Amino acid sequence: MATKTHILALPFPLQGHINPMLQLCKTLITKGIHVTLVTTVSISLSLQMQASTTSNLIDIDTIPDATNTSEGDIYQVFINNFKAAITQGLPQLIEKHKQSSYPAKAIVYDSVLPWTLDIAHQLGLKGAVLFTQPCTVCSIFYHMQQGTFKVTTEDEGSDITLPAMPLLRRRDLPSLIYDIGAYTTLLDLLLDQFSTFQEADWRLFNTFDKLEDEILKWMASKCPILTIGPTIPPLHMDDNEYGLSLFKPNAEDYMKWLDTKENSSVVYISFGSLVTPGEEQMEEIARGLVESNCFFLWVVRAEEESKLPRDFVSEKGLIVNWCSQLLVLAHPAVGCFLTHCGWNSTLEALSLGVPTVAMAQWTDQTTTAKLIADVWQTGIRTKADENGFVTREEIAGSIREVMQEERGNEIRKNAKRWKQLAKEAVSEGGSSHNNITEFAIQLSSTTT
Ligand SMILES: O=c1ccn([C@@H]2O[C@H](COP(=O)(O)OP(=O)(O)O[C@H]3O[C@H](CO)[C@@H](O)[C@H](O)[C@H]3O)[C@@H](O)[C@H]2O)c(=O)[nH]1
Repeated sequence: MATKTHILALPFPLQGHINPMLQLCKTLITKGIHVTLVTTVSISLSLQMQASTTSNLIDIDTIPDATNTSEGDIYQVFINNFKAAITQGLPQLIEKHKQSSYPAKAIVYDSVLPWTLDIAHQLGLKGAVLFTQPCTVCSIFYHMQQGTFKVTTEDEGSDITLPAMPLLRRRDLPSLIYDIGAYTTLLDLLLDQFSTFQEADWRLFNTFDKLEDEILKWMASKCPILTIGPTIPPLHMDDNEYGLSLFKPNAEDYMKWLDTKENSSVVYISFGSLVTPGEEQMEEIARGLVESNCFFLWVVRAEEESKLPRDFVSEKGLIVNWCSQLLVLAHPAVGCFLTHCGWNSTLEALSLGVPTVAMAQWTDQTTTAKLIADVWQTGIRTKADENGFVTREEIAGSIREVMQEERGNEIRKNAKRWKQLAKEAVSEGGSSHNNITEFAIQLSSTTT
């Protein structure tokens, strides 16, 4: 019997990075590739297995955590400790697999871990880098890393023209760029994505050709790339979740609650796995939801609960700590998604045809909000003050506009169109489908 091609997968250990990596792995498995997901012991202990099939399909191998010696802000400590663990442990893990009956031929690694490529190459493995943010955002960082674009404190208010992109204002850039000096660790992390870009054996983007047509062509003119998105588990399958979560979902009562609601009558609110709006902003969201007079299902993670207004109750709302977002977005009762515009949430809404109210918080989300509102026109973007604060009136008005008013009809039509295009991209013969097939063929023919 022929031995299956074996590859390693190394996600950055945040939910928004684990999900696209997992889904890509699951698709590769359907094409005959064997995948081992690599992470640290501490991260593996916090992973909740959602679907039995995932744990059967994907092996997980762990690397010991590094001794916590790093100094700096919380991001720096987290990033440096993860890097220390992986750089120490990955060579041993690769060697261990080399001694097995099917050594790994390649590693797929998150773009924010570019140093993985050197380790892989030194040990005779090929490396595929996976970008988990929009290509539009990546190319802005690419320009900065190459020195072909920079932002100064003087250009507030001026138009920004970059090749193959819509006209941008300063606040449409990723916030790490326009908030000069605020998050240098994270900005460096994202610029560094391109430090080994040219040397990677494959460059994978979680997007699809029609979604970011021009900028993808521009990026491909720099280096060959493969679009492989949207990396969304197909909802018609039993295994309709990503499979591994850093958070424990609430019992599925929320699905029963949704069942009691009329079609398109509920607003779903989630700000992803990282962002925690401040206490005042949480109050505006809470009051805005009540003022909109719509039913709402709101994900408030356990660590955010204390920021809810004291004694906040609404007979029209249900609050959960975590849910299966895909199942919620696919439920006919959901009429709109108030989102922080994380790239996975955005792709999920787009793939399920759910209109959005885009309330970007930071990083890539500000640029994604611009694309949602002005390019794909699948939602509207909330207006914020210069500190990013959004009032309850703005939140309520934006929800009403998407849920009820004439503008909502146009948005719903666009959302349906993009749902169809996303489906086509990952279906037999679609651009992302073809690219993943091609990637799997190339992996199989790789010699180590
Ligand atoms: O109750 C919930 C809430 C969220 N999710 C899932 O969690 C993921 C969240 O990902 P994303 O929407 O991308 O948000 P973040 O977790 O904030 O992701 C980080 O990583 C992304 C990819 O790099 C970036 O685009 C974001 O800005 C960054 O914050 C999605 O797949 C959701 O389906 C759930 O399953 N249940």
